[in-house]
Amino acid sequence: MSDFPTSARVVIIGGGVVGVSTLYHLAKKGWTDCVLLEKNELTAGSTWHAAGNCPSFSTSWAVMNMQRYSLSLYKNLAAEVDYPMNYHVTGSIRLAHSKQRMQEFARARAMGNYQGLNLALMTPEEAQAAYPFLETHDLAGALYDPDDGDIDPAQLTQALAKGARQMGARIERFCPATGVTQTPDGWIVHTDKGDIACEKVVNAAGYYAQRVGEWFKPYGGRTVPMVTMSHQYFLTDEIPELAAWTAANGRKVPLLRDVDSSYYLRQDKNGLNLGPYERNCRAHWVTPDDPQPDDFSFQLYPDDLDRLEWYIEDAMARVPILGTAGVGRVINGPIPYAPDGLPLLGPMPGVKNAYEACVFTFGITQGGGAGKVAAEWIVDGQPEWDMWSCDPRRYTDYTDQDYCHAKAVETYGHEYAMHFPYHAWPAGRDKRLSPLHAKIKALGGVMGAYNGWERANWFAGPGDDLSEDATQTWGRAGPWQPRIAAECAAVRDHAGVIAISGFTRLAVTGPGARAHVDRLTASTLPKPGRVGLAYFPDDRGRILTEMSVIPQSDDEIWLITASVAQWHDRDVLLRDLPDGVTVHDRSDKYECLLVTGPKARAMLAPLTDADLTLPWLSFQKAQVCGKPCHLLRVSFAGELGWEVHCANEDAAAIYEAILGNGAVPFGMFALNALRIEKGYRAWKGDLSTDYSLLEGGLDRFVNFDKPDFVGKAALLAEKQRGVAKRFVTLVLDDAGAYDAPYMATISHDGAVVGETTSGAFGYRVGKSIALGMLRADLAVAGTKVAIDIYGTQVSATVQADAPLWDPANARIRA
Ligand SMILES: NCCCC(=O)O
Repeated sequence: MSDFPTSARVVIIGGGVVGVSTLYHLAKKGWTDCVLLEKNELTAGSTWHAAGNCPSFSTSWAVMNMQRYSLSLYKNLAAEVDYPMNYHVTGSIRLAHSKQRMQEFARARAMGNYQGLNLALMTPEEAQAAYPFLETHDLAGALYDPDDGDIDPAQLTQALAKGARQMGARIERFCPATGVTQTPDGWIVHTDKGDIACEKVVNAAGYYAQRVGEWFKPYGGRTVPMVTMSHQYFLTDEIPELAAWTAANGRKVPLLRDVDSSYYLRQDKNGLNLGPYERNCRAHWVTPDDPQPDDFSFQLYPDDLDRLEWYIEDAMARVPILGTAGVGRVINGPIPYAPDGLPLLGPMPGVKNAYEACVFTFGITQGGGAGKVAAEWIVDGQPEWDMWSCDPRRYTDYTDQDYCHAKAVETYGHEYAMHFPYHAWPAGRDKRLSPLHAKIKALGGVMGAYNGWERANWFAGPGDDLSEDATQTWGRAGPWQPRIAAECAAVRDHAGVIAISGFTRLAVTGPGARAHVDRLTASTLPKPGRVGLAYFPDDRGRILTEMSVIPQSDDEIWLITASVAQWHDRDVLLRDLPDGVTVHDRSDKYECLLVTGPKARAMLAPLTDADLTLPWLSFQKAQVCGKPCHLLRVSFAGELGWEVHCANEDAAAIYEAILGNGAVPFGMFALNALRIEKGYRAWKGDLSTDYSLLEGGLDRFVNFDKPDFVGKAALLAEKQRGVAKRFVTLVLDDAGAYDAPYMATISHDGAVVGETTSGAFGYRVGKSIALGMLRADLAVAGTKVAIDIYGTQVSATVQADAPLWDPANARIRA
């Protein structure tokens, strides 16, 4: 009798390192009744040919967390499961050619040190002492990561598989999944060996994730946003000098990354392994003449070293011994890329009880942490850390194949690029254009993409340098700065108008709609005719999201939320949805114009029959320019203002009329500067699941008198014991040239006591402001702290618990 499993709690499709790590971590959490299906042998996709590097470095807090966890897991895994592995912790040196790169390193060092990693900055001389074959004359410095190294990817996967099996989980090799069927209880996963009924299913199919994803389309799924890139590295023959050094020192040289030239160079036995991320890179399987084979197990693409010529020469100049050896083996293998190069890890968009753990470009160093995160999503419904940067729902339905291809090529070619705060990457643009797009561009709009929607970041004037070079700075420099200052001044003294295209608009309808939303939020829902800001906790009381709520009746609740939160917040509202209640997404049908500033009333009055004396947080339906609109008296800019929501087709006439009445167009950069002065939080910076509502200073939005809401018990318990951290507004004592970035560490008496969650210059108050989280006992007005801003300790002062701008809300109520 066959012992092929017919049921399991979870079926994982794909036996690369991430799928196997997910199985291992599920078993660790006690979910041992799980099955992994692999069409060939474990590792047959991208894992087997991965370079195996293990950096902890990332400029993303969440990704660094994941990688840090992986490395700590790998250190003990061999002993834990009794599976010896080739794992060499050699340390790594990341080279900087510029001051900006050193600033990036300094920020990562601070983040890393905060996470317990021993990242350290190096002078060129220190780098050369650690790596004697290195040419350093043109370097600004380096970053040392002592935990970096290399691991054998196949052995790592087998070790995780052994551990999972030891705990009782099952792996079915040479058993391709062939499809899925949704059932009332979960799923049936089909294979040629039989069907497996399961509660939950995971797409961990690597570069086949898009194919597997198609099976979920009948159940609400979408095309997985990804493209497969070819990544080449080659191994040299033995280098006698390297062999002699290794013998004399009893260790390998550190892994080297020349990130400004875009390659890694690692010692492999007594030769070197050079892996460039070349600009002239190549995607595969994107055109009809290059179809993806049904089975590419353990296969590679033909060598194409010509593409790497520039990088090979550059590396030979940097480490001259490289030029003394012949090329041995070339590995040119498929690596899946999401548009931003980060994985898809979390709930499968639109599909219940299904998850994605796929499209990893750095799967070896992320695999351990990814398995932990995937298992937490599956078992607990939420990961320990906020993982939005990797959440599949960050990509909604604008991500067609052209977009994915263009972005993957851009991202791969800039794998190690610095991500400057005022730079908008050019590939994959113009996916969603508002009816005002041409007009905004004609006015000088310099655009950025928000959930695929093009919005003006700022408005350029004649002679402004719009080249990419101008944006290569972490600082408050560049032509946009005086323009943002002028836009903010116009909003402060007069009135401005901004098109917030692509705002997410959701409606919950049906008998009991209000009660349903009420149970999901900690906040008090307003009455019809009013607008309320509502905060939605998870079960731990942590901040899932914030939405504006506009009840129409007990059976119809409208919600407006951030553009990029579209699919995330839809899921928030779908939780425990009662029979008869439905969630509708109406985002595409409307445009939103925020008209704000002390003259906003005067700008709108001639155009509308609305009652503009209705108070702050009022809602009304009215005509603007003879067109039906919804007017919300709110302003994220912190001035008198109305959001005018109109049908797309009416937006151009209304925008023209508002401009015609003298409103000044302003952009998203100005809006960010304006909101921070009011202490208004931004989603996934200031508002994240790394913090509870009480830590986030949102106490006044938590109504403990409500009989029940998600997270109430956790918040009550936290209230009783007191918060460990507390949200604060900080002002830099000397504004200098740099605003605080996300996750800059905050110190007091030499110890790290918190972190920033956003920073910007507030032009109305003339100060550089940071929002952040501070140890609760220090979160009192007047406390002096130091913020590590790109490597400089900048003195800052904790502000009183009130907005810096218009603390009495007199202007918004005017
Ligand atoms: N497998 C990609 C590794 C890249 C890096 O080590 O930077």
